[in-house]
Amino acid sequence: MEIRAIVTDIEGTTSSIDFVRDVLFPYARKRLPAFVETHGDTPEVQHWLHEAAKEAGIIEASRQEIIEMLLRWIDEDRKSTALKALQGMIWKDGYEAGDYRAHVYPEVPARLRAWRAQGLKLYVYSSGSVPAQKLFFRHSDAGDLGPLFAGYFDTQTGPKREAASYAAIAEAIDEQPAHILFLSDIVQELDAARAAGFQTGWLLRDPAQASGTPTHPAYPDFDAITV
Ligand SMILES: CSCCC(=O)C(=O)COP(=O)(O)O
Ligand SMILES: [Mg+2]
Repeated sequence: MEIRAIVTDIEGTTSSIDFVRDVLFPYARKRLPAFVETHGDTPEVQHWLHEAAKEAGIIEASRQEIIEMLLRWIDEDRKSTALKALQGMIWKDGYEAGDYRAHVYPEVPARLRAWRAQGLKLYVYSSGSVPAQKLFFRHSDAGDLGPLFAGYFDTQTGPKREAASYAAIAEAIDEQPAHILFLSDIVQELDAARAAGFQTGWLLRDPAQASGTPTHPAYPDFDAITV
């Protein structure tokens, strides 16, 4: 079946898990308390603090209690939409100050450009917030990759392990699921995408991850994917 669009995950797929865990998460963790104290009264931050409390089922909590809960969520790598929105706001400063650049695997930029040249439309679907995704690719260690993407999706579209999220993405990009290839390192995400009718590609960047027969077409890197 012809592929017309590719939707890619970030962490573990275009980019290393280590960069997210060892650079981005600690950066946000260190700055979150001061960020909330300084910006906690702005409507956007207030909205996401309220959403985080709602997600935790908390009716009344001090700002300090919310901060402590968010720090725990960072440690747990909780894929909370509210936490991801706040993390994205904190990471903006780091990118703009040049404290880090986002990691992308070496073959990814050229392969994305080749797919664009073939006429494919490229999209991102990550647990990171859409503003965080845009910053990530704008400030990558291979330069500004933002112009390669036609759109971005995060968990405001829905959880990554639910088929309905992929159906919503297909509708938003006006493409039939069978013509969309979803790339991820997480089998449960690929299962959900396949249940929605997408084609799937499993990035197995660490061969040690593989055990038994892969349940999705598996690739060690983007260059191995033929579209
Ligand atoms: C937008 S980069 C930050 C990555 C992040 O916070 C995250 O949770 C990555 O999850 P993914 O869905 O890309 O595996
Ligand atoms: Mg991933």
